[in-house]
Amino acid sequence: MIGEQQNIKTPISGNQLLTANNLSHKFDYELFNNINLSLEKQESIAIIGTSGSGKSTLLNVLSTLLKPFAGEVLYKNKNLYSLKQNELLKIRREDFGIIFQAHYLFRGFTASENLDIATFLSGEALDEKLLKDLKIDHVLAQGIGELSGGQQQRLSIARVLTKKPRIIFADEPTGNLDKDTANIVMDTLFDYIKNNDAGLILVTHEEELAYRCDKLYRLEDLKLQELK
Ligand SMILES: Nc1ncnc2c1ncn2[C@@H]1O[C@H](COP(=O)(O)OP(=O)(O)OP(=O)(O)O)[C@@H](O)[C@H]1O
Repeated sequence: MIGEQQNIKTPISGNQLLTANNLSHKFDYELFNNINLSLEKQESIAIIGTSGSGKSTLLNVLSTLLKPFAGEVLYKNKNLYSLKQNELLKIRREDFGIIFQAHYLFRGFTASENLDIATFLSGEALDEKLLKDLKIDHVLAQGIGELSGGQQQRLSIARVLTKKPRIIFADEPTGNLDKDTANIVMDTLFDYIKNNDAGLILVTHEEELAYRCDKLYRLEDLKLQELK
């Protein structure tokens, strides 16, 4: 294993993890207008909606990746988009865990080496139970190219959780998985947020999985309609 560095996270007081106020964004057409959202510790929120409604764009805005046309995203009482670029990057790297559908694993390395990179950068230890829960503990010696699409997806989720994020932003994290495996991934994410006082914001097309979250919204007509 690569040497470890210490990365001590300051605790967040209170229950509030993330607050979005009056967010609006558009590209060629308006996607959302004046929407509000708040995420607490141990809470999971799912966002569904038709293709092109703006779900991924909203997740990008919430997770430091895209400055909204209007509105603010508060984390630790500061608007992310009024921070200096290096402060924003620090939050993205240390506190936020972003899971994309297209997983960005380092090809040419083994599964284990990909996890080593995450432990090295975060200073966090590898969680063997997490790998067992995700049923990838037996593929660690294999190269990325030798893993199935679903195994690669679960490895990329393990890599994100290994850095112990405060908030997980997941865009279709179960897109390549069969129903049972998708539920295993959801169980793992729910366990993680309960055990780490973290939060989860999930974008998905799979309504059954979305209903497993504490709160559920549909992005429709430029607003978040509350379904649960
Ligand atoms: N960087 C960008 N530049 C220009 N247009 C963009 C950009 N990103 C997204 N869009 C457009 O914004 C609209 C919403 O895209 P977005 O990916 O947020 O939708 P979505 O609800 O996540 O869709 P899907 O369910 O198909 O993934 C689409 O018309 C898309 O082409």
